[in-house]
Amino acid sequence: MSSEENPYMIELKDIHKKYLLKQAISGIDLQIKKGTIVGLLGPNGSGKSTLLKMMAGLIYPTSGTILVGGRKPDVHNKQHVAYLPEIDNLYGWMTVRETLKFISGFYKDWQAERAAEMLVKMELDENQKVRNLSKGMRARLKLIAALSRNVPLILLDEPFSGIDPSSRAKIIRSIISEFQSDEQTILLSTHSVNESEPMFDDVIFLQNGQVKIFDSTENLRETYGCSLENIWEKVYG
Ligand SMILES: Nc1ncnc2c1ncn2[C@@H]1O[C@H](COP(=O)(O)OP(=O)(O)OP(=O)(O)O)[C@@H](O)[C@H]1O
Repeated sequence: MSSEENPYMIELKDIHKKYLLKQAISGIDLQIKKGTIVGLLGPNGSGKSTLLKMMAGLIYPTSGTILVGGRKPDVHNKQHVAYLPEIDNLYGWMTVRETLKFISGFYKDWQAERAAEMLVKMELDENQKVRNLSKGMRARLKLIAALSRNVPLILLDEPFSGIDPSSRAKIIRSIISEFQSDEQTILLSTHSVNESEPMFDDVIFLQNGQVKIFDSTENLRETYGCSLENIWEKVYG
């Protein structure tokens, strides 16, 4: 990395977001380093999805500045950012193969080989119709769609929801082993704190639209002398 290169993939300055009457984000300052996997943790309604959507350029802050890769996110953001939404946006009438082919058509950076490898790892049958997949299988398909892109930033909103704990651990191991820290940054929200812990370089604890803690997993373990899950209980319990 040259000394002049910006070390941050994401920079938030005094971000506020209000939906009609609901203040979802109340003054967040954050700098997320390139080449890290960062966990976005917090109880329901703490603002995780809102923050990820703003970074993906899908919604805009009410005030404050967001820079993603040094640029303000906008509608063109999806060419540089892979975003896995919390909602299920897959078409039931397509097969798994057709779904990935359809999605690949939108992106020049699609890595077909990687998608094929992940299909095997995640034990998905290409010929199955999406409408016949279980919730966990659909979640796997969404993950393959996001992780098959060759982009500097991957945003994953609750990627493991519906996936059983042992498969979750397997998927997390494969994310860690395939992570290209010299090229990518991953930010993911999850309630599966326990299984996800080995993956995180840094962790953000959100509460009521504010950052309660932002630190490296290593520092947190040292400071609190316990796992992230126990820290979670201390912070939110
Ligand atoms: N489109 C919307 N209109 C109005 N309020 C909204 C909207 N989206 C989110 N909110 C509110 O903003 C707050 C933050 O919501 P957000 O979805 O970002 O939380 P979250 O941490 O992702 O929650 P969860 O863990 O349940 O997914 C909540 O109080 C929610 O009700």
